[in-house]
Amino acid sequence: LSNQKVDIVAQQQPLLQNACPSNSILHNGECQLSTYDTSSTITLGYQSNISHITQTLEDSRETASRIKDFPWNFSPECFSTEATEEPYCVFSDQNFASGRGIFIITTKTLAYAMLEKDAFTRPETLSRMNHFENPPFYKHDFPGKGRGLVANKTLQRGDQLFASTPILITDPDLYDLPNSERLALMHRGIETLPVASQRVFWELMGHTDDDPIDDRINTNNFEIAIDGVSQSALFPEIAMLNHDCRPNAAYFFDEETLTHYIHAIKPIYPGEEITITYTNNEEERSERMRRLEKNWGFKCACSTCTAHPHLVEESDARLKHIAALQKVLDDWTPASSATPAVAELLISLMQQERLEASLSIGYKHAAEVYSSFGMKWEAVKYAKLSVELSMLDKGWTDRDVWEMKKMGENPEMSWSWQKRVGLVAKSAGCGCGGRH
Ligand SMILES: C[S@@+](CC[C@H](N)C(=O)[O-])C[C@H]1O[C@@H](n2cnc3c(N)ncnc32)[C@H](O)[C@@H]1O
Repeated sequence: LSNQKVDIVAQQQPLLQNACPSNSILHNGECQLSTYDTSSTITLGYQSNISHITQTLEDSRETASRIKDFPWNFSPECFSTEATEEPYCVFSDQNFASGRGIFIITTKTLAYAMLEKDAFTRPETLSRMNHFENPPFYKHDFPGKGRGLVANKTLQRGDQLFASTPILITDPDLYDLPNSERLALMHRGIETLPVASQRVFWELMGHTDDDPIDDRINTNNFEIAIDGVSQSALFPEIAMLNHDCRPNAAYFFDEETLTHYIHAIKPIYPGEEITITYTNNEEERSERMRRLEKNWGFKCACSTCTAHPHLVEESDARLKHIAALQKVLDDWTPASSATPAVAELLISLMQQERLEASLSIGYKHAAEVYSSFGMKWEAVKYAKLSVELSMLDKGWTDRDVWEMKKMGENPEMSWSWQKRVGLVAKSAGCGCGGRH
């Protein structure tokens, strides 16, 4: 779907010309931020809560330009405390992703590790990313939800909706710094972004009265992992997607290209809202609702959250059952009661619950349990089903995908092959008698 491109930036311009955010000014038809002055004081109306940055933006650009082969466009501003092993700094590259730009607030060690990724070392790997023209959806205002994205054509499972690079990455450990210093780094980061990226940033929605930059980042960011370290990343176009506990799209982050992918995971018809999940949908309704309200400030009104109490009770019971069955299937001790019938029940419950993305795990359990009873073709069938869905929900470089690909090719070579033969074949409901 590389030619189905999305131009959210273009759609946003008319809006901006009518009303610039209060902390920016209209200049040459564009909203431009006035977040610093020449005496290097941040002037966002929150300045009493924000620490001073040592250099003006222009001085910092000038300093960076004088250092030979310096990978950043501004000399990094840093803060540290006794609690931090290394200072936290803001590193900014305005040329990243063909001029979309990025800033990263983390330690020097982690920032320079990110510089080793293909996204920086082989910019050509980003040629398929950030194409926002002719999207298969349009933006729509939903009462009580704000903006969301609605399909304008039929989408099939596997259709790509976004492949975007972040405009900012922040380290969750930044909270080790005093708030005023953490905010100072984030404000400086926003100032360093190219104007077009600042503009899409200010278009984002917040949900609290807190600092406007902090609020927008917290409302819209995604948790990602780079080299096993958790980070937060912001993909402003993707942030237009609203939550549903039974979403029709899934996402994953590719570490090498620093790209967030969104794909349809079931057919989506014209006029239908495209949704992702913000939370763990295998949790019961009350817990999902609590998390969504706490972290994003809304009362979930999706169909599973607003169903009749009798239906909610049944759904919660299924979710409990799903959790219990996964425990059984994860048990590889000789006492395990895992059988193919248990995996078939797990899959059936996930389908009843419309947990499309979770099914990749259900299929993986099934592939492994069939393999463990030496039932080759059933193992192959479920391994292939798992690969298809996992690639959309976890990404093509994920370990589970790799394992299931191998299983799909040759179950006899997998670690689980015939592991349970003779162990529980006698147990009721095995569904595998006489096959091995
Ligand atoms: C990442 S933004 C999503 C885009 C947002 N609707 C907008 O207009 O920019 C997250 C915010 O959207 C709103 N939101 C997302 N999903 C929602 C839902 N299912 N019900 C109500 N509000 C929702 C909440 O205010 C949440 O804090």
